[in-house]
Amino acid sequence: MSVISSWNLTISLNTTLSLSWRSSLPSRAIFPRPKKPKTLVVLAIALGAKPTVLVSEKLGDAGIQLLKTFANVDCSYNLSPEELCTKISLCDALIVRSGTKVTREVFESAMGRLKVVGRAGVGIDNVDISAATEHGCLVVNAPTANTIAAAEHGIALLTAVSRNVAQADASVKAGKWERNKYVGVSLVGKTLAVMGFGKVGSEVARRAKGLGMQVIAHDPYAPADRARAIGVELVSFEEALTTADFISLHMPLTLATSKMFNDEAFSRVKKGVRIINVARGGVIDEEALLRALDSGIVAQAALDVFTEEPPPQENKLVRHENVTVTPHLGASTTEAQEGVALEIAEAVVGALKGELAATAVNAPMVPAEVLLELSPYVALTEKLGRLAVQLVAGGSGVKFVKVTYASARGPDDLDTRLLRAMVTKGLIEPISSVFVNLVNADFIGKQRGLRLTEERIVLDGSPEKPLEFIQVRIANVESKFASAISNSGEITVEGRVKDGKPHLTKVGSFGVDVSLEGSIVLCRQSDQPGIIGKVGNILSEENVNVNFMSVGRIAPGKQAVMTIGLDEEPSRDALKKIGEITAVEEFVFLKL
Ligand SMILES: NC(=O)c1ccc[n+]([C@@H]2O[C@H](COP(=O)([O-])OP(=O)(O)OC[C@H]3O[C@@H](n4cnc5c(N)ncnc54)[C@H](O)[C@@H]3O)[C@@H](O)[C@H]2O)c1
Ligand SMILES: O=C(O)[C@H](O)COP(=O)(O)O
Repeated sequence: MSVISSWNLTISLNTTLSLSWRSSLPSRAIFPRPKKPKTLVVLAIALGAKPTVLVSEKLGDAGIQLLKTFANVDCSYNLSPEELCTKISLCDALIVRSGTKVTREVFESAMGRLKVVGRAGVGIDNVDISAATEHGCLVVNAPTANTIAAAEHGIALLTAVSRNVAQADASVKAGKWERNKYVGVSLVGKTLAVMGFGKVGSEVARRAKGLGMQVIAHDPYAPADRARAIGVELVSFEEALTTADFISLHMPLTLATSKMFNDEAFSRVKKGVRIINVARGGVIDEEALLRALDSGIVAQAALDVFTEEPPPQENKLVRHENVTVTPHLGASTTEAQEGVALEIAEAVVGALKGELAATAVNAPMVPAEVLLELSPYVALTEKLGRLAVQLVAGGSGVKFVKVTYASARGPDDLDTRLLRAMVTKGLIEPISSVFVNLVNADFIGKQRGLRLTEERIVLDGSPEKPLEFIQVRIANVESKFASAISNSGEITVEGRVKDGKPHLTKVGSFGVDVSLEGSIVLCRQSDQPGIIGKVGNILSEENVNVNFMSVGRIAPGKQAVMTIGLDEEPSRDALKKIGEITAVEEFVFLKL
């Protein structure tokens, strides 16, 4: 590990000058963290107001009951896109399954009120994630409760196609008895290619092995040891196509997987292959599949999912003799639906309370114990961002921001995503009307041309605290308070957490010490007796309570920076009077 060192100039309240050398230590062991989970209010709704949750598709009763303990629940199924857009501006959360398209228009129509979209299931391809992120809306899903149901449905379709169950059933019901027509194929000893070796894919593989099949899998992101553990070989797309007798699809619908099974892919499969799709309709080019079925390249297909759902009446695949279809039933077992409903209700309620969800799709998942430990630093970083940006002179534009984290912990033992988001929030919110949270911070920062870089200083000292101090610097700008520009030419503010509260400890090159609450007056004056009294008198005449005051100076009799923490906001008149004190060279009023 590299050793980073820095000189730190500290001028304390009683104006003694101290110069300390900080040096780094190699990474320390991970220290015990507080156990109690803590909530972090990043998305929380206004205190006291009962949130409204719109449930737009059938959800298991256990989930509805749980939602009702916390929110007003509006179960409105079969809404048209227009009706959904109209309703959404009155809702704090929306719960959907795969049948509701949560488009950009939905987020725009919400006008900032929608805080969470809960997908009661796995696939989030029906939710416009970019639009959600841009609107600061958290998306959570329920990724585990329907895995087994989907895997079982995959196996049901696999066995059904191998023995023509659906076709034979229809034939018997039509009064026929066609025993020769519906001779099937055996599964034992056949090769099954599982495409997408995630939760569902691996459960399908496990079950297929139990049926005596040879199972291979294609998944560019799956760990080989997980596959090996259940006796499955990971292979290339090409090998999967060319060796499989059966192909079962279990990947998400993404830009990369869209129409992955197209004419080209079908030209390379073994003649007579059978395909099962319980993933998403869009991973197959449906026209190409029809051609492959008609030419006999694909002997049979079993489809639970379609590009358009429900598929149009005239859909030729649905009507094809060699295709078995179900209406997106993969997750539809009583057990899975109750599980999914509870899983999503818990995630949505948690998110509305301000907790970070373990199943967040568009935000970092920060474990509860890390949140608890970081929470005072979250407040500190936001306030440092707010202070720094208010020190920028009008018209300068904020672009280059550096955040320095000084800690005795090793870099791998400090997750700064949350802190970075809060600096961004502090920098942007005072100068705009946008709402910044953990979900959209990086996006909004980028959109506004903010180039935020992070730096670690590894300190000698106790690693029990996650951070010793945090510094926020803005480069290439003028300041309305010249003393805020440090020797390196950047607006610099530095703070630390003392007794669980955020404190400002440095402005420019001046050491200060003020609790970051209420608002602040920063004042540079020539160091002489009586100034503190004069400023104090002006504020007390206005009944403005001073909660903290600190003076840092370069040397006795030279310049000093006075930092005054205020409970109330002083009038313009009082601020003007402070500026008129002869020894005061510059001052600035900052809101936290
Ligand atoms: N029909 C249903 O009712 C139903 C029910 C549950 C899940 N699903 C669908 O099944 C799919 C899998 O769900 P899951 O819970 O197993 O998800 P998962 O995220 O656990 O697994 C998906 C796997 O696909 C892999 N993958 C990604 N891109 C790939 C590519 N280009 N080629 C091959 N593999 C790729 C990923 O690495 C991952 O391992 C999803 O599309 C989901 O929406 C459908
Ligand atoms: O992705 C999923 O979880 C499944 O496709 C289930 O979708 P559903 O909730 O609409 O049944």
